[in-house]
Amino acid sequence: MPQRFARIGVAGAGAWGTALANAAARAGREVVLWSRDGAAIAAMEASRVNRAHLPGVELASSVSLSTSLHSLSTCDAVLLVVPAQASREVAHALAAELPPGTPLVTCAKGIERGTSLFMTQVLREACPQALPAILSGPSFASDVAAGLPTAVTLAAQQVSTAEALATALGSPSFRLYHSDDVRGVEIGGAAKNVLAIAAGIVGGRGLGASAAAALIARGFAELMRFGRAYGARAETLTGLSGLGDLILTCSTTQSRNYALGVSLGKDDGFHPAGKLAEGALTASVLVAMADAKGVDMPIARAVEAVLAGRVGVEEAIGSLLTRPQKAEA
Ligand SMILES: NC(=O)C1=CN([C@@H]2O[C@H](COP(=O)(O)OP(=O)(O)OC[C@H]3O[C@@H](n4cnc5c(N)ncnc54)[C@H](O)[C@@H]3O)[C@@H](O)[C@H]2O)C=CC1
Ligand SMILES: O=C(CO)COP(=O)(O)O
Repeated sequence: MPQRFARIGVAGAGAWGTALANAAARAGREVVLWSRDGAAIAAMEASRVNRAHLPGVELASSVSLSTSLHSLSTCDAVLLVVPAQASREVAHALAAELPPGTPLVTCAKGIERGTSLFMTQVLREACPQALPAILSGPSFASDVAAGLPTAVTLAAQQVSTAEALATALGSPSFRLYHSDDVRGVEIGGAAKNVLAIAAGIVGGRGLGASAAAALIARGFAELMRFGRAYGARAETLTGLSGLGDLILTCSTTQSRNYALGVSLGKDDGFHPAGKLAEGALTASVLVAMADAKGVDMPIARAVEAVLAGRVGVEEAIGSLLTRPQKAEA
């Protein structure tokens, strides 16, 4: 396996794919940024800006653009940066292109509906010759693109692979920690999005800063319980891709998941249409997987029930506040 990773492919030219392409370029890599959308690529070729997803940010000169997945076949590693529910389809298409042993790093935060598989499990099935890895942590695309200081975790089964990739992609403003706790990193990223919707509901309802802090703390307890049941390490969940990303995403309408929660909390009928809120897609599968292992997740369950339209926001809040008194755990 090449350890220098001179050439990095990025499959998916949304906000995060574009920001990561620029981050890899900043780290000195040659980058190929792929999108299935020919018109989007043509517009980016002309303006060198991804106006649809990351306006105001110029693409680095070492980022080339392509609509052909074949152009990723010569890359030393590929970042897969499409929504969680689209990851199988694109990974499957990449299976026809990637040489055996190419690291394929999912940057999506979610769990596959229908299969209840975590993202690297999806990669293993859809692109079996690749080495699956995951990049996750508190990082808004616009912050990374602006060169603001950001730290994330990159995990792979072989820690040497994770370390080499982290070295290749990192720069002073984009710091990557490496890990071999793949499961912990993917659970943190997937679960926090569901809890961020709950935090947004609290914010949108005007329940106050104390309630917001309680929500984050009790939400984190749920994330820890789920993580423990599915084999994550506690130190990963208390790190960047668990607690770190939960704090970020539960704090600001810069987060699409939080913003969705705010609109639900305000009952204003506004939903950020067209904006990807992964938590809305992960909520039901997360709750089903919690049920399968007997994990208590009342906040995630309330979010799922509100999204499904089974209960109103007021009722969901009421049922959380009137749960039987219990020991803190
Ligand atoms: N935007 C952010 O700040 C961050 C996003 N992420 C994660 O990255 C993933 C992608 O998010 P964004 O880039 O923000 O979303 P986005 O909505 O900006 O872009 C998604 C991209 O995927 C493409 N796409 C959708 N379905 C596809 C398919 N079936 N085949 C090929 N391409 C497809 C779209 O055309 C679009 O270019 C999500 O899982 C998100 O949670 C993670 C960290 C930060
Ligand atoms: O994952 C993110 C920050 O770490 C982005 O959050 P949203 O998808 O909620 O915008």
